[in-house]
Amino acid sequence: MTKLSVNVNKIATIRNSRGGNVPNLVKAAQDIEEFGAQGITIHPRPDERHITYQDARDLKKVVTTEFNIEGNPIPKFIELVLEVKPTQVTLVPDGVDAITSNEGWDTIKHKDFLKEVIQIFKNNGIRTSIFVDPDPKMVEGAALTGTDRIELYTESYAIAYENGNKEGVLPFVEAAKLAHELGLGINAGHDLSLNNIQFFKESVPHLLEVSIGHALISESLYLGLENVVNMYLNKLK
Ligand SMILES: CC(=O)[C@@H](O)[C@H](O)COP(=O)(O)O
Ligand SMILES: NCC(=O)COP(=O)(O)O
Repeated sequence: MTKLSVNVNKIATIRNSRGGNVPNLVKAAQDIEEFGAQGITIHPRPDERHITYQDARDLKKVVTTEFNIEGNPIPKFIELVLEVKPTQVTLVPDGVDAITSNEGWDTIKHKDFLKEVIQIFKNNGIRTSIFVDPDPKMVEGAALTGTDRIELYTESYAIAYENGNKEGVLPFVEAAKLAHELGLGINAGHDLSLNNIQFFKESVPHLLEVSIGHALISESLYLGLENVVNMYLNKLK
């Protein structure tokens, strides 16, 4: 079974567009867990355009499944994660003004930095994952950082699948096999959807967790959140 961690960034995006507390992010996360999701993911960005640092603190008090915080480990992010102590921190090398995450780590170039930061989190009992492209060199580099897991950056798969090219999954199959051989746990995320998730899950071995937000919240506009969470759970069995 692959765990579904629902990324609730987009719920915060809607809330922030009016400045009040509608929709209520904390209640939505609790409901998502009640509907069966096995985790909640947030990605607080430095400008707090969706998830705020306070949201991370508030969610920590109520999330009873796996709590995953993603972000670029700049000093204030590191401080936040050490304060909140989620189940997992996923390190993502995104630029301050990036619209969304758009690349994996260069685990060779940033090996020393990643090693240092990962050790800090692990010393505090927080599982670590690093966002990487499905490139064997980057997976090998990840293993040298001491991280517990990698998160495979799935945008290229999603685009290929949308274009009818199922071979777009092959680099992910190879990356997952290699990561497993190197003792790394395997997560995946970015642009996964009800359309493309089942083929990904059936093709990629050792997949422990997927984090899904943008498509899942969009699909919920038509189908309802409870329904959509359960549709994903069925595809991830
Ligand atoms: C790490 C990753 O893949 C991102 O998809 C992410 O966490 C989404 O962030 P945004 O909601 O800001 O696009
Ligand atoms: N780590 C990926 C994530 O949390 C959600 O990405 P997306 O589904 O919003 O593209």
